[in-house]
Amino acid sequence: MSPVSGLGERDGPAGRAGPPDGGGSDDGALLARLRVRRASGFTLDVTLTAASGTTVAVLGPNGAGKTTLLRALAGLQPVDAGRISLAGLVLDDPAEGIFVPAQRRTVGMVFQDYLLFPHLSARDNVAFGLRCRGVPRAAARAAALRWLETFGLAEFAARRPGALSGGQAQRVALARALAAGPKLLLLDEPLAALDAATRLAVRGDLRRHLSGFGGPSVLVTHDPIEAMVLADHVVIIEAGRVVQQGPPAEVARRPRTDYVARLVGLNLYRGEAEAGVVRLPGGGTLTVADSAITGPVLAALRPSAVMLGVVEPHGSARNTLAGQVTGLELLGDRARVAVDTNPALLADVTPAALAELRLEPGSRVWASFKATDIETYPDEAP
Ligand SMILES: Nc1ncnc2c1ncn2[C@@H]1O[C@H](COP(=O)(O)OP(=O)(O)OP(=O)(O)O)[C@@H](O)[C@H]1O
Repeated sequence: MSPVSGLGERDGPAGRAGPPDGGGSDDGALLARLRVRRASGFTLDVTLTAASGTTVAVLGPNGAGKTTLLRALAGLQPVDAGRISLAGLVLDDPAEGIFVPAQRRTVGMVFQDYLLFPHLSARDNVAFGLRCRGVPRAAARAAALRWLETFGLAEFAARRPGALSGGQAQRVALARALAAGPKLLLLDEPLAALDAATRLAVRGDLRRHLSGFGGPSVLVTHDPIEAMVLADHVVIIEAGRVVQQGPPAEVARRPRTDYVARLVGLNLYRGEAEAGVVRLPGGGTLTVADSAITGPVLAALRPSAVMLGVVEPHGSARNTLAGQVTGLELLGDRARVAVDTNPALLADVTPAALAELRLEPGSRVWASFKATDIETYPDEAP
């Protein structure tokens, strides 16, 4: 099943208290089509599905509606319209008068700040979810210890959250969420509070645990790398709507909005294609390799595919543009140069090339790139 699809045709008849959702071969899937209006006037209107054993990453700029989506899935925010079902049970469907409250949703949550109880040990934090589900204290504590062992945290079982590192606390939070046997896992920026080195280690760990978790997971993140590494499917939300979705590699290769292009680090242009030339609204043109594509297109270009020089190039590159450097930024082992060519572009050069060309804001440069380095695809609605 496609992790994100139109749900209308999947909706079945609903009873009153968590009836079967009416179809689908994936018994554990999350199917959500929802509209939530906030008092501020903001409306979230999205369809999202996640198959069992898959992770869907939700990315979007500040205020796009990511947290609102997670809160609706968790049962912390009733939807105004639509339906949420999980593992065949309807959790929220206002038209049918169904709303299963958060504490009855078998949903595990891991938040950025972990929300561990500061006065409880790591073990009692993990046992807490089980106790809430009615598991007797001794059994809950024994199970909690097994979960901590799974996460390599047995030696920290007696420690309170204040005496754990960020990475350890994150693992305890994940163990607590999984120990309660959830049918859905919701993760809200789970690695954001960690320093870069810890994040890398915990990300690997998280990936292992997510793939071991049999149910669907929904991960909200600002970090495209986190999404690319952890998710099977990426959903991008802007202003309360899904603007793009697909496998991570596809989203990275063919961004559909300026936000997504910035996220994945590509130059993105919108124009009209005809006979291998894309005409842009600002008057510029791009020569592309695909001469068959016509009509509204998007054209994506990697900054690393752009060559910069101070004299006009006479090589084989089909696109040659003159302009001035407007900005410089050092990104690890390369420098990202902004140039006000028509169209404007970002080019990546090595620090050595930057020094050799003596580039600085205001420098006049030639930018060149091959037609084959431009990925051209139809500009269609998501
Ligand atoms: N309690 C609330 N009452 C009214 N409006 C709210 C409330 N919470 C959020 N909003 C509004 O809903 C919109 C979406 O907010 P939300 O927190 O879901 O976005 P987000 O994508 O999670 O953003 P961020 O990345 O900044 O966390 C914003 O315009 C926000 O101002």
